Amino acid sequence: MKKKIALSVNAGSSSVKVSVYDVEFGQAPVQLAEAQISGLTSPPPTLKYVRDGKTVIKAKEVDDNIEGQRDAFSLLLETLVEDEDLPQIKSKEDIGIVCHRIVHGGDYSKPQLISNETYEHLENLNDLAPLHNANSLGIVQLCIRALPTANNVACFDSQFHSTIPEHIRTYPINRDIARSNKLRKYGFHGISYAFITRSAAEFLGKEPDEVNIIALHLGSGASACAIKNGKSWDTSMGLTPLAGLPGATRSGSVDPSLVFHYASDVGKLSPASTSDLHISRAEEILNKESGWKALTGTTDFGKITSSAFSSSSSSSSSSSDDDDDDHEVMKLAFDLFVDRICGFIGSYYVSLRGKVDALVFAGGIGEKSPQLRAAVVDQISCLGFQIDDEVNNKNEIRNVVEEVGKKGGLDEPRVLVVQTDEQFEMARACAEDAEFWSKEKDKMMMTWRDDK
Ligand SMILES: Nc1ncnc2c1ncn2[C@@H]1O[C@H](COP(=O)(O)OP(=O)(O)O)[C@@H](O)[C@H]1O
Ligand SMILES: CC(=O)OP(=O)(O)O
Ligand SMILES: [Mg+2]
Repeated sequence: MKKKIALSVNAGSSSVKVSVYDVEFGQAPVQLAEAQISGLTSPPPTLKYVRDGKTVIKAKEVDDNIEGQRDAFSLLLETLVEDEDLPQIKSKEDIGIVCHRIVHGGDYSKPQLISNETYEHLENLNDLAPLHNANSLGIVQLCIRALPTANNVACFDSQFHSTIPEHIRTYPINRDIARSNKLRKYGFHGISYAFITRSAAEFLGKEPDEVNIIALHLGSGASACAIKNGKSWDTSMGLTPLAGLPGATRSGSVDPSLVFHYASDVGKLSPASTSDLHISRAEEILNKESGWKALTGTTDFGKITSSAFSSSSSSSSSSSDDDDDDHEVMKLAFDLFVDRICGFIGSYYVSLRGKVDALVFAGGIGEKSPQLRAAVVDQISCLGFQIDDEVNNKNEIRNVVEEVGKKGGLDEPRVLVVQTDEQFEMARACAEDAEFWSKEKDKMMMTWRDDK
């Protein structure tokens, strides 16, 4: 069967990552390049570009015209098409498939070729993932216009969690309303959890359906997942990606009544609503004006960690009151995150009846913060997890999976870091599905909509 050049587009809440692959039906995708813009919630955003495994641009600040995920994607596409040393994409017509990460996929249990019908269905889910879905659909629209020869495929964060049992995914509310309004736990970061499950299983020398894992995807959005026999059993995000752990601008779980005591008129539509996204003030406060940003003034957890661990606190006579305040609040944020993460680990450990092969750290924070990993594992040492300080403190995690825990007895759970790769996972799913290779594009493809 034919080969195609595929782009995998991962629009996160603070970044857009695009990887380019050579894909052949039924084969593992081969990565040619990866470009990303991060720091969208802590400007200036920065561009990183890697081709053939070599860093071409390390961290270039890009100007303020990048207003969001769609602008970031345009710049990334331009970077790829204009790179003369990437001969596989001489022009936009060389791109055959674009895989899009769509966070909320509702009831979809497999990736979908994007037709008018799928697009409209997904548009109806925009309000259930206010930091993600409308941005991703904006990128889909842009691809339809800019890449007329490509098939667009939607891959869903929620898909991996379709195995969560009913007693876990059900909210204790009126059943008729729950059914008619489709109010249940969906769960997100599932593309990442699928990658983590396969990679961790391979590392542990087991089949994916033999492993029990507690996985933590800790990035701008953070979640935990209990994986039983290779399938999602429970996860911390819910109907929307707001529930569970706090994030860069998200509160995570709070008392549902809190928002009514936070401000008046929280039920009204926010002035920031658009034709694509209807968001109440309450949702805006909890999704965009909370989390690390509200608590500390920064969305960068790297900054929070270094300040929390700096010694510029009370012991130093030269430190200013401001430094002390900064240190205090950063330490509060760090300790709060550790507390919430350990709460989920304890709960999932019991839910998995103590049969846990490994705890996995992933996502920007999970992969880059040895301090956070050490603090979490220290707090759960009563469950048999132990960190190996020497390996954990190494400057950089280089392999896809690295063990940062002490190898104890046969029954002792392991501690791993997985460099998750949502773009690869999406390209892999597309390469395996004959539908995306055989359908006639003209029949399926939706048309550009002038209202976008
Ligand atoms: N050295 C570091 N230590 C702790 N956290 C870090 C470090 N570097 C980056 N991060 C965090 O990782 C986050 C980005 O994670 P990532 O998973 O790439 O984001 P996204 O959720 O947009 O996909 C940043 O917001 C930052 O807080
Ligand atoms: C679902 C989610 O929160 O994703 P991200 O962490 O990429 O923003
Ligand atoms: Mg992400």
